[in-house]
Amino acid sequence: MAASTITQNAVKALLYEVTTCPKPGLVDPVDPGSHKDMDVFTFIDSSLSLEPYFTFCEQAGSAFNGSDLRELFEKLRPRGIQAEKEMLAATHGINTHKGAIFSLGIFVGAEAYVQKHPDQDVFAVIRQMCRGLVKHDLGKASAAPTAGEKQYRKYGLGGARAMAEAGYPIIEDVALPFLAKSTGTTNQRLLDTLMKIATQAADSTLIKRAGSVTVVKWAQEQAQHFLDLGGAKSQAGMAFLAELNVTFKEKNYSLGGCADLLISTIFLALERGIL
Ligand SMILES: CC(C)(COP(=O)(O)OP(=O)(O)OC[C@H]1O[C@@H](n2cnc3c(N)ncnc32)[C@H](O[C@H]2O[C@H](COP(=O)(O)OP(=O)(O)OP(=O)(O)O)[C@@H](O)[C@H]2O)[C@@H]1O)[C@@H](O)C(=O)NCCC(=O)NCCS
Ligand SMILES: Nc1ncnc2[nH]cnc12
Repeated sequence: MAASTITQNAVKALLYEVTTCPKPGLVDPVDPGSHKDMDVFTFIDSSLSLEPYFTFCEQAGSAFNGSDLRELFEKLRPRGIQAEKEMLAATHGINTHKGAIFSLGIFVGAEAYVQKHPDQDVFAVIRQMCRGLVKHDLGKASAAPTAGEKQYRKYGLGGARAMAEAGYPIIEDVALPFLAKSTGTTNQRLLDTLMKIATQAADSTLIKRAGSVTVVKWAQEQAQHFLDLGGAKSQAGMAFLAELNVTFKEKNYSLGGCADLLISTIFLALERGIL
């Protein structure tokens, strides 16, 4: 049976993101960036493997009629853990979309819920779905801490979870309005939006790879400089971006978290006819 529009837009968002180029340090059709273990084909395989997961999230969101939206998130979580396994099977063990399984799964479920409850706002629904998530997940030390957990202990940064619990203000207040006003080709619009996100996000992937939280301010300044030069529609901007990509690859830096935030921004833009 053909996937519905919401699920189609989720898979399309994954493919639009990986196709956007040239992204500093990230995988695109011409350069795997700082990800020696993957390429654009790994991302295509990963994206298609996640369609059944997004169908699940959409059906769960559409059918949910409880009063506590945390129960909707708790329905999605076990299926999200299974989706990670399905992704790893499709990519032969490479982590392409772990963060996107988390963030885009939440957006798909919330968007399907809002279609049945049009008086509600998708960002407010996500805040209700993810209320208390950081404390629930990170409040107690675990035996095998992940990158996100280590950063919470060391810097008090909640990473992807904190973004979800806040209802993704970086998407609601910054990325989506920016994309809606952007001009140029789709590639130029998405490249500028990725860099706009990078001016604000605290990307746990970048911190993990740099081994220090001070990299965040440096990366935010580089992204702002790109936009100040004129962004993707300017020769100066694109020349700067080419140099930044060389620096990112030399240092093994990656904006994996910003890429995930762009994916969810693209999903909403597709849902709202902005793209
Ligand atoms: C809740 C989880 C996300 C917990 O995962 P973790 O404890 O690891 O939390 P974080 O590190 O905070 O985030 C995990 C991924 O989220 C992306 N991310 C990072 N910062 C942000 C941010 N500020 N906002 C949003 N998203 C963010 C990022 O994912 C991308 O980067 C990965 C690729 O980078 P790379 O360095 O290559 O990663 P590795 O392969 O691991 O390292 P190398 O070996 O290559 O060096 C890729 O994942 C991108 O997607 C962070 O990595 C979640 O995983 C969890 O608990 N899941 C369970 C199921 C679930 O909750 N499902 C939700 C259903 S609705
Ligand atoms: N294009 C990309 N390259 C590397 N990591 C990513 N995570 C999500 N999209 C990505």
